Amino acid sequence: MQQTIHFINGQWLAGEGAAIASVDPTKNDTFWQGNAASAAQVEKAISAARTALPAWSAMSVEARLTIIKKFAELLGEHKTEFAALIAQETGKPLWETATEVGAMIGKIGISEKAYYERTGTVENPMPVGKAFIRHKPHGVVAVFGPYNFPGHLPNGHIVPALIAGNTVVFKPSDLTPAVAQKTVELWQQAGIPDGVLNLVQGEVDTGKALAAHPHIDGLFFTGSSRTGKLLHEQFAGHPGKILALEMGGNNPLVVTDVADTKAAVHDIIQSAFVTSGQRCTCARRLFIPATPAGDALVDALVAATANISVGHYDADPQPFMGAMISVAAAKGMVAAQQSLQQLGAKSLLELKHLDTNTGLVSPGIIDVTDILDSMPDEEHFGPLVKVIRYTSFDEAIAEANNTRFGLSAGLLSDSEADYQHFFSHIRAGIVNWNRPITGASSAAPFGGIGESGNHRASAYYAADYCAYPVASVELEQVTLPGTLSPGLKL
Ligand SMILES: NC(=O)c1ccc[n+]([C@@H]2O[C@H](COP(=O)([O-])OP(=O)(O)OC[C@H]3O[C@@H](n4cnc5c(N)ncnc54)[C@H](O)[C@@H]3O)[C@@H](O)[C@H]2O)c1
Ligand SMILES: O=CCC[C@H](NC(=O)CCC(=O)O)C(=O)O
Repeated sequence: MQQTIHFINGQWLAGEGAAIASVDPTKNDTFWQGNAASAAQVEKAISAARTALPAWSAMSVEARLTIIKKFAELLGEHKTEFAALIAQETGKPLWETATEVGAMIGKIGISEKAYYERTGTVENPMPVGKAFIRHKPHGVVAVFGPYNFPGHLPNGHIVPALIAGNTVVFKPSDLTPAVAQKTVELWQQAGIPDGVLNLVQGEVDTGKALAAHPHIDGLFFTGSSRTGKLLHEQFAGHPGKILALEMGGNNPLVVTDVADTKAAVHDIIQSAFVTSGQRCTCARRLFIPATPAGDALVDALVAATANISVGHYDADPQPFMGAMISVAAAKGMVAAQQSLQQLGAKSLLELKHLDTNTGLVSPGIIDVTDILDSMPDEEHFGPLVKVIRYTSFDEAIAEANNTRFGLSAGLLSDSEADYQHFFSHIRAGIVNWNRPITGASSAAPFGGIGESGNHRASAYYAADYCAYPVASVELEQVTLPGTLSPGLKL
């Protein structure tokens, strides 16, 4: 019997499209299978969301929040099994996936606060009548998620969209369909009305059918810059549709003078290698002074990175890094390293594919100082950090800005003056000082400039793209003004 993996108008349905599967990248085990949604099923999901829209958007926000808070409660009750499923499907260690479920739960309270604060109702007195600023939902929105946080990042679009009164068609990453299915099962258990949240699974064809559909009012996307740009092109000529793009980065982390080498090494490792380097905020380029102190820092970093434990998500003791999402992703990182080496970069610690049947790779460090002119400005989405040795701080900042992206950036320095200079000149949406550049807060806006986003920051500011403002001047009765405009006689 075919698996029922799509949730359309409150019903779980089997797909009519091509066979799809999910593979545990740590154990090379296919543990989930189904068939993708056909274009006709995507159409049905959109139609269900359209039909559900008037009732959902007419409910009070408090009534919507009752269901949404029930979902948070269920996430809490199912935290252990949900974290285990994310670990199985992504390869991330259990300690990390527990924090992902925690972030999903935390998102509900934060999004409620953001809804009222950023899209609430404002009343202003007028000489005659009153002026109001209110907000309305866009309508039917599509949500696209990436594989690296298959629970947390789609949740960061879905929750604020539902609070604001939109209805949703969710298309998760085809690499993490099981987490998406479990998420939607919990929404169903929470009592989400039929058609308010729909799930369509599949690969690129399903995504294209959803993104291209004329009856969606918006699309909230987290994923690669390549896909985001395709969607941006597709949305050209549709100014009435809202498009929020959260994309990749080629993020710089600059070090100047630091007294505590061990602390600096810690922050570099947390920035470059957490989640096996599969976070959009991960440090990709590490700028270290070409000084004896810089040499000592590089040596300490190489030694500590060589000691990072890489292993199965459920190993005991737990590893710092689990597997990458797939064998293909692991091979892609080996190939990226090889092509940098061919350009003349020098590996300080080689990234290795530890078991070629799995996504397990060890972290790598490569010195690219001599190939800056030929190095491509690419996001290598894995545990490989590129070291650039510099002689002048201003040159380091200029090179840090020499990217088409602009998501996160950081400075490790004991000098406040250096930080002020860095902050003034660096171009990125997240700029940290003496803290890792991963681990952004949901209580702050989250987004980047350049090809990292389209100025629709997510997290705390997601409320902004989930509703449009309506300005009104209102008076209870039609009333003749005390003074008429010149030239007017009534
Ligand atoms: N800025 C952020 O908030 C953020 C967060 C996490 C990940 N990311 C980025 O996401 C990337 C990793 O995620 P990924 O590989 O899953 O991204 P991806 O772009 O491959 O996929 C994202 C989603 O788009 C769908 N998709 C792919 N091609 C499509 C097309 N042509 N038309 C319509 N839909 C399509 C996918 O099925 C998936 O649901 C990295 O680049 C990372 O930096 C960004
Ligand atoms: O991979 C990209 C996301 C990385 C993560 N960012 C967030 O969780 C932002 C906060 C939010 O969306 O609520 C990170 O910075 O580690």
